[in-house]
Amino acid sequence: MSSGLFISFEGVDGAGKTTQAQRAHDFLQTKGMRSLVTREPGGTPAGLAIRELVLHGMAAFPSIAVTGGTDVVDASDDLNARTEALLYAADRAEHVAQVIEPALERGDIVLCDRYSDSSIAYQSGGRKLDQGEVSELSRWAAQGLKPARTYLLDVDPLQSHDRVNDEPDRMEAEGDDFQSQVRDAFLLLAQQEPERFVIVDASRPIEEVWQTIQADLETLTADMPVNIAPVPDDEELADSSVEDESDDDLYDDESDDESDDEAADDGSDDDDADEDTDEDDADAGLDDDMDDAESDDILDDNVNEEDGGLTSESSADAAASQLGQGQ
Ligand SMILES: Nc1ncnc2c1ncn2[C@@H]1O[C@H](COP(=O)(O)OP(=O)(O)O)[C@@H](O)[C@H]1O
Ligand SMILES: Cc1cn([C@H]2C[C@H](O)[C@@H](COP(=O)(O)OP(=O)(O)O)O2)c(=O)[nH]c1=O
Repeated sequence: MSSGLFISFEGVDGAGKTTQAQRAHDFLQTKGMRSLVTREPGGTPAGLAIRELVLHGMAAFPSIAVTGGTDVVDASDDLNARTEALLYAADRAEHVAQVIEPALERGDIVLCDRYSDSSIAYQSGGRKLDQGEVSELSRWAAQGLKPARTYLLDVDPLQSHDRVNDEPDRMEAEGDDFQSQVRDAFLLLAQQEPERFVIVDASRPIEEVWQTIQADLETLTADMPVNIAPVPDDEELADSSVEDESDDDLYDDESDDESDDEAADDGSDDDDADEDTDEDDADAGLDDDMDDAESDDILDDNVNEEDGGLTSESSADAAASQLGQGQ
């Protein structure tokens, strides 16, 4: 039986899932608890390839000649809804087996940006596939693994849409009705499993949303072991730099040497940065799968790639080069 804790973040696009998952990760680090931020689709090398396909369709693979039987299938034809559901399920199967389960086995706290509830909300709520079938497909892919806690960041999609300036992907390009059906489906799921879900009003500012999540996370992780050296949070760093300054002031009174100030500040900053990196690498012990830094890189890479546009020929190449990096 695994000793970790599995937490997911759900909600419509732009609700703030990525922002809050990262906040949770930073918070847990300050408590000395090892956590891993990951996401669906795209939490594994194979998942990145699937992500390209589900978010951009065949436009992601312009070099592939598309033929079907005697008829040529137009590459601009959209994916069938069942194909889409299977692709998200395949991404999840790989993600659970390669990343989530091993991390939970190690006793880590897994912070997952989207999981099974997204399949039900989008493929059933949005695409109108049978909810029982989508749910069973996801359960099978995930070998029954469910989060212990799901934060549903609930916000009107019209509001969250304004937060995202990127070129819309396949899913984001669906109309307002689709997005509001997805939101309703999430809310229904949350009502059905109140012990797992915490519904968070995500229309509020980032800090307020985080306060709600933090309060719950404190309780949820109260019995989790401290397994890394606590990383100082921003406040502690600010406090220590105030102490540094006052020390420096005293020092200045005696020597009035500005270069000492700079040397002291630079030294402490570098030390902190080095400590963080070393701890992540050594303590997380995720090198065999995907460590935090790699996971963040993948997130960053994808965001950047999406910034570059959906139909550019570089899309599949970029994915291929990411796969190379991920292995
Ligand atoms: N509560 C919030 N209020 C205003 N802007 C937010 C809020 N949460 C996130 N954002 C901003 O909205 C954008 C999308 O946030 P992100 O966390 O990536 O959402 P998601 O992962 O749900 O798509 C980012 O620019 C982020 O800084
Ligand atoms: C995990 C999952 C995601 N999706 C959709 C939701 C998103 O529109 C898209 C993932 O895009 P992504 O950019 O990761 O989402 P966000 O902008 O919210 O961070 O895939 C599904 O339709 N089904 C699923 O099972």
